[in-house]
Amino acid sequence: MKHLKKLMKNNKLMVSSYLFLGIVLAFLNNYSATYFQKLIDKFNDGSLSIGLIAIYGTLLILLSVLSYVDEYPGRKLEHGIYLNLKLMALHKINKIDYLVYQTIGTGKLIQRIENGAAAGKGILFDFAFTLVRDIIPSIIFSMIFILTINKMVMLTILAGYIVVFTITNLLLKVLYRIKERILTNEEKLNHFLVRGFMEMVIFRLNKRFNDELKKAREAKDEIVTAKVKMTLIHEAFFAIFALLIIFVKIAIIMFGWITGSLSIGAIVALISLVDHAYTPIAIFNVLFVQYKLDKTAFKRYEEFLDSPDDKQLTHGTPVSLINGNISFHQLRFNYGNRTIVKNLNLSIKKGESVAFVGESGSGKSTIVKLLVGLLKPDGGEILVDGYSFSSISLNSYYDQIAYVPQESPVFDGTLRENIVFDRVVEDKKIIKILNKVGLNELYHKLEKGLDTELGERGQALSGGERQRLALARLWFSDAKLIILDEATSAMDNLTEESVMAQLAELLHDKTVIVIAHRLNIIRNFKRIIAFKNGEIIGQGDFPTLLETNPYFHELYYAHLRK
Ligand SMILES: Nc1ncnc2c1ncn2[C@@H]1O[C@H](COP(=O)(O)OP(=O)(O)OP(=O)(O)O)[C@@H](O)[C@H]1O
Repeated sequence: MKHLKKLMKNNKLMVSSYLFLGIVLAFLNNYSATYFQKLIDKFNDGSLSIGLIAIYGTLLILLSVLSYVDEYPGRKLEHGIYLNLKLMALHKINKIDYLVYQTIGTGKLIQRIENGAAAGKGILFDFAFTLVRDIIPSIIFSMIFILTINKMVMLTILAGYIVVFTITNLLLKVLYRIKERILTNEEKLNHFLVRGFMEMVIFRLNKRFNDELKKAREAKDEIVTAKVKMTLIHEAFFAIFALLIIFVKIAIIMFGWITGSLSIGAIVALISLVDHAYTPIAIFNVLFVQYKLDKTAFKRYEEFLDSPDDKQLTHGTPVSLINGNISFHQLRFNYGNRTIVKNLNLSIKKGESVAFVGESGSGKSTIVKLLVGLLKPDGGEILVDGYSFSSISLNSYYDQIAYVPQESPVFDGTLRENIVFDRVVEDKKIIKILNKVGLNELYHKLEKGLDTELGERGQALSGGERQRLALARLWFSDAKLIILDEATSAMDNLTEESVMAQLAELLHDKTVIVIAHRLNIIRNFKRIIAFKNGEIIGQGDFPTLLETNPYFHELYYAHLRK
């Protein structure tokens, strides 16, 4: 619950005014009922005065004015808590450990956040705040006022509370199980929805949509059945509760009639105060049941919020102006019990351009993910300009490097955002770079030019265009270390050659690591490093490797045969 406490702390003023207003309103509500008793009794014995009526009127006006004022902090907190909880999820993704991130399913996570934010709002706003500012004060004030009229009635009401609590706890046991089923199935349903939207082409062409719909329908049916069951149990509780109140009210009238110890005003006031005393308990019970169920949903969301962070992002020595000297010493990395990188020793000097080649799955991307700090080594170390990599703060390091990843290099935004993000850069400068990466023709065809939306993962572009766009970012970066993971793999040979020539000019004084499958584009690299099963099995320039290294020779000719 620490996340909810943090939210409260950040909204201290609003929370305290909301709680204070609630308590005042609870007092006035109960006080007006007792005051009403006075009026009736005075009316009966003929001692009613204009002054008393005026006070009662003022009380009622004050009540309605304060109820209106109360809406301001109320709505602000209600919506604020819910939406802030959603924002917390985005904040979490910014710092989450990369390995954990890789295991998260988007569909399930989105549903978990949705349920979690609603549950968190339920726990804080609907339950905790209502309890403190409304239910507890209402019960206390109404009990005090009932006590001033008749002690017996107060004791009967207290006994009624015990009955209500016992029933509630019995119901809760059943409701927990139902709620858990709803949550799991909601996540499952969303998983199928998001998967269907994102992977439309795969599923359509493989005719999988019927199966997907069947699985989603099963989840939906489970949700509907469970939700109906839950509502019916809730409603049954209300019915029992209404019966209890009727019983107490009849008992008060009988008690007054038989004993003759209550005035008419007292009976009217007691009946009204019974509502004041029991309504909060009815509300409390519903809220308590909901709170317990919300806790289940919020716990699932908290598990995500509390999943491991990459602490290195903000901790460690800040680095400024990286020169680009890199070395790996006995570096090791495993995915579970699979060793991917085996005792890697490698030095790359400032300003050097090296190419990583090797068969698919040989560990090239893993090594660069270690170098950008997404993955953490299981042994050995990386030195960057003499700094031990594990001791530097990644956020400062990210100001100094540029990394174009293999997967989805373009995001859902405009053409401009995909190149310069939120920085203000003159259009003509951006257009000049689009020209360099061969996107000028495309740009001129776009109706909205730089402000064209590219869709999720840049779907409005071809694979090669997406890669050229991602590379255009490099012209707006001061990074000294550049890492390109198959950044030109989707381009045709001619475009690739021309883009590589432009890049060579731009990056001539920087440290560059290029992962490539198409070996022609790295022909001019002075140093090519060949990987197999996470180990270096040869390095040198292109002609030397081709002549002396059978693995490289095989890679090259296999590639030519394609
Ligand atoms: N998240 C993961 N969990 C488990 N294993 C993984 C994960 N990511 C990658 N691997 C495995 O690690 C191995 C190395 O992957 P890596 O992406 O580094 O290879 P690569 O040489 O870059 O391949 P390619 O040229 O096909 O991109 C692969 O066998 C892959 O299956």
